[in-house]
Amino acid sequence: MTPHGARAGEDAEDLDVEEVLALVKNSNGNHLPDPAARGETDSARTPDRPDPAARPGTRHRATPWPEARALAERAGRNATRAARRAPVSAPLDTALGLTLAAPLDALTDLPSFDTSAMDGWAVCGPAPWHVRDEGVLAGHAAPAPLTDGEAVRIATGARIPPDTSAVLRSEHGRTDDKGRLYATRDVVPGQDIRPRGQECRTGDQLLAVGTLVTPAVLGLAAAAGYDTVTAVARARAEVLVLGDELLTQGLPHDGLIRDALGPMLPPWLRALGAEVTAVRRVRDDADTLHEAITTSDADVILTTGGTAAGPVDHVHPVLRRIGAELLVDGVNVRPGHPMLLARTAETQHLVGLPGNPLAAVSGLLTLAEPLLRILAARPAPDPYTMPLRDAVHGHPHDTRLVPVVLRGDEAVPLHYNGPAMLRGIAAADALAVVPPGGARPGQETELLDLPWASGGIGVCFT
Ligand SMILES: Nc1nc2c(c(=O)[nH]1)N[C@H]1C(S)=C(S)[C@@H](COP(=O)(O)OP(=O)(O)OC[C@H]3O[C@@H](n4cnc5c(N)ncnc54)[C@H](O)[C@@H]3O)O[C@H]1N2
Ligand code: MOO
Repeated sequence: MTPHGARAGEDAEDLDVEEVLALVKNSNGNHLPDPAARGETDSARTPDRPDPAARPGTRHRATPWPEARALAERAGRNATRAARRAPVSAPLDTALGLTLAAPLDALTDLPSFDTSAMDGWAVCGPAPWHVRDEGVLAGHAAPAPLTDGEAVRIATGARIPPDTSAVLRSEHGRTDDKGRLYATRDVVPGQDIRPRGQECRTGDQLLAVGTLVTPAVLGLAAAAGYDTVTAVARARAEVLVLGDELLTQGLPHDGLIRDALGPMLPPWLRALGAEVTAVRRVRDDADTLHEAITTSDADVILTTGGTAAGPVDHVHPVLRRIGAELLVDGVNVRPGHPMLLARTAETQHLVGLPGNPLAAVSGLLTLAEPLLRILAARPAPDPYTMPLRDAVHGHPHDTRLVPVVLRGDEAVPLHYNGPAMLRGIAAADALAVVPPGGARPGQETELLDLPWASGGIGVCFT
């Protein structure tokens, strides 16, 4: 039993992040093999045993795409274990997208009092009824008991007076010229009364640990008496945008281009469950990058650009300088093959996204998504496939990620899918995972949902 689990009282069932993870489905099973479960391979070393080929001056081998994702998950599990982050008590207006770290137990009966389900009259005994002068409204003082033959006007949500036999809907009653009330249809005892505790009793478990906080969960939590929920803390992510050629406003000119990643990454990272602590622009200078990385207190640093071997590609040299452990150094995926994942400190990771914008998206979904999903204790989405409408050329050895739109039962590959282009992905519903060698028309192909297209938490760009 953990220290959290051993606590007495109302916190007794709070779990730390690792325990929450154990309760959610955090792997795609065979689809994303855990290298630890299969034994290491040259191309997928574990974080505990770095790939010796990744040392300075030696050649490295890129990691197959599914294994890169599994390594990123594994990095998330190791960081979670090492950090032992305590659950947070999150006010409801900040909790959207978090994962519950304690069960949501009802703090009250719901409804918490017998309440009218309809506008009409609370009646006692058989008709006709004498109607009281003063009605009962929702949120008002406790009404006096009814006596036999008495009725009182009542609003939906108002407290039922003691000794009420039923509520008669306003459309089912009529009054005669003496003011007596009659029913125009049978009155069944208890009708249109919501009895106290109909939905739950105090202490009933409404939602289990591991539940994603959706808008509906926020509503239920509020109804059940919560001001805050106990949840897994958001991972803190910092974005370092590298590149002297980048403009933050206006038209491209004189060889300068607009920074497409600074605006794109923060909301996407939030949709993946992270808190974005800063977006910093870092000039193409190794010392500046070194300073930015070594002074960051984020759980996950994301760099953009500088992953290749050009004259100002400083990411590898700086990682070597700080003694970071390269867990993934290149992935057999197009676009984005220079992406990398490094452990910069026991509980801190760096995801190096290539600078080409669609390559950066590829790195985001290949490395950042699994890492952040584990840190957020979110379950892995169920893998799914659809047939491709058109053939897609494959890379001879690498997986390709190709933007598609979903039309009926088919995925339609989009053009403008080059590594430097966002035109395809901006119109896309998903990315198709095209295996080495390509895919023919009608071939069932795995799809990765994009946060704005899936029905789940993805819609929550909190
Ligand atoms: N000799 C080789 N050169 C390159 C290789 C290679 O294998 N051998 N790989 C290419 C591939 S593939 C990619 S992807 C890129 C990766 O490059 P970097 O991660 O080093 O990125 P940069 O060189 O800094 O930039 C590449 C490209 O992207 C533009 N960029 C960068 N940041 C942004 C941004 N925030 N918004 C918009 N565009 C951005 C940058 O201007 C460059 O055009 O390397 C290839 N080269
Ligand atoms: O891998 Mo690069 O991303 O092809 O452009």
